[in-house]
Amino acid sequence: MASSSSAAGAVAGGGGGGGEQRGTPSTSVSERMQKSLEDSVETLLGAFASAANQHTTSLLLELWRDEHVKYLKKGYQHLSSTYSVLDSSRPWLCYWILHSLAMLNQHYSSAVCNRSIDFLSRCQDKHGGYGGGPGQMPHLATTYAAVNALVTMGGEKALVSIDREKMLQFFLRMKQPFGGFRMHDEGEIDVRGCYTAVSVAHILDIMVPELLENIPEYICSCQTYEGGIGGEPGAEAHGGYTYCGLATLALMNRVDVLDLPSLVNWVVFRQGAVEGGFQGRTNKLVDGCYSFWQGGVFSLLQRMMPELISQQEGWNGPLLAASQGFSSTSDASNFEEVAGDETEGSVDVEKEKRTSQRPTVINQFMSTDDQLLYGPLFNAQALQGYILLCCQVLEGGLRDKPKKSADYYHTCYCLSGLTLAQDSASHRINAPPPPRAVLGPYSNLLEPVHPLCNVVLRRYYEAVRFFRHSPPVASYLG
Ligand SMILES: CC(C)=CCC/C(C)=C/CC/C(C)=C/COP(=O)(O)OP(=O)(O)O
Ligand SMILES: [Zn+2]
Repeated sequence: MASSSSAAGAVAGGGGGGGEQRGTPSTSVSERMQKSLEDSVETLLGAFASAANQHTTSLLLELWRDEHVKYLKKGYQHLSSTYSVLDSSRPWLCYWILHSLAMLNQHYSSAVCNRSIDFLSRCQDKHGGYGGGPGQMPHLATTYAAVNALVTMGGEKALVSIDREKMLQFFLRMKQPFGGFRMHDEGEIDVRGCYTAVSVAHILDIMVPELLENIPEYICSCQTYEGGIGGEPGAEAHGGYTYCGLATLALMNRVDVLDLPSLVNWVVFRQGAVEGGFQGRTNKLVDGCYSFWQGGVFSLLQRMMPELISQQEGWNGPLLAASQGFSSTSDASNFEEVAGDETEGSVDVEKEKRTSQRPTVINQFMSTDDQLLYGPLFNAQALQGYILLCCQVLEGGLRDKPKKSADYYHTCYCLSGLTLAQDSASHRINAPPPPRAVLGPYSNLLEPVHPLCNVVLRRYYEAVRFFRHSPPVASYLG
């Protein structure tokens, strides 16, 4: 079985560092822009077509579902005996595999669910949170993975197995007064901590104010001169941390603290003009897993266009969101109301008012009726081309790039990026995208995922509804 990647380790454990550099010196912005992204799939296809006939070319654009399902199911059967190297990341393996199967619309037997729920329950610490295996100390990353795996399986047994009261206590123990979170007792503090805690707290409905205090300021201090977000203040901007930072702020409706135009400027140049895939940081190679980390950033930005436009053009600029309508009537009127108030009072009071009255970004992700009024800011076809042509492994599973082997981390995040790219041209959340938005046969279409939490949409709604109707946790009341 293929071994796991170093990036997978970085997600679960420490930070980046090292890695591969591009073989060629970086080209100037204008040179890179000359090559239209629209051409890149054509280029890749052209290369394949010259060595293969038409039939082979269309096969290459097909998602090899059966092979991927076989690969994933085999991995799940051997979960307890293989991957000793990932012994402290076993909830991650559960999540990567179950989530990948869910995106491929595969249903698991009740035996698989029961076994998984029992296993994850054994990873749950008596003081809250989940460790990497039974008896291991709780860690925010494995907690996120365990909760997402349970949400993905769905059903009452999976959801009630999560101890929300203890979870909140664990989160508050990891919380630092300046806004960051330790990943575990005495562990490192970085933006992953904010995201994993807030994403889980959002789903479980335990977003208490003391948990959220100073998070926006902390994440803001991690935005770099390039525009992306680094793991901690002073660290290099990176796709993984940018996703974590932006998603956290979106969950808190505080994306206003970021310089969004600068973030957009950084992320648009992370898509390889030739390859179509994304790199994680400047001058590095493209890698299939960033299809989700960077693709997810685009998916979030697509829902933040009113905030982006207001930052770009100033509040007096053309309010596209208001003039074109927003996701719901109340949001749109909110937006217009704020714009109309512009001349009143002092600047600070006004700024405060705008921030508090801004249309809530999280609403853009909550309702299945929400309309997506803006198209993607990246080339979604080119990204699909990279995933389908360069990341699929014939024997099943997806990978970082050609010549690498498949692993479950890359399978999960390539498929997560693929579904976001397919959905990026949808006009309504949870509505199937138009056929032209799906590269290759329409049967390539995957189940949609929630871009803030990365679980399949219908399970996200099920869990959110379930926990909204559960009694408030005691610490909430006190
Ligand atoms: C939910 C959660 C825990 C999310 C974590 C997201 C995250 C930080 C992903 C990126 C992982 C990482 C630091 C790869 C860098 O490895 P590298 O230096 O080998 O890669 P590079 O050359 O592509 O930068
Ligand atoms: Zn990777």
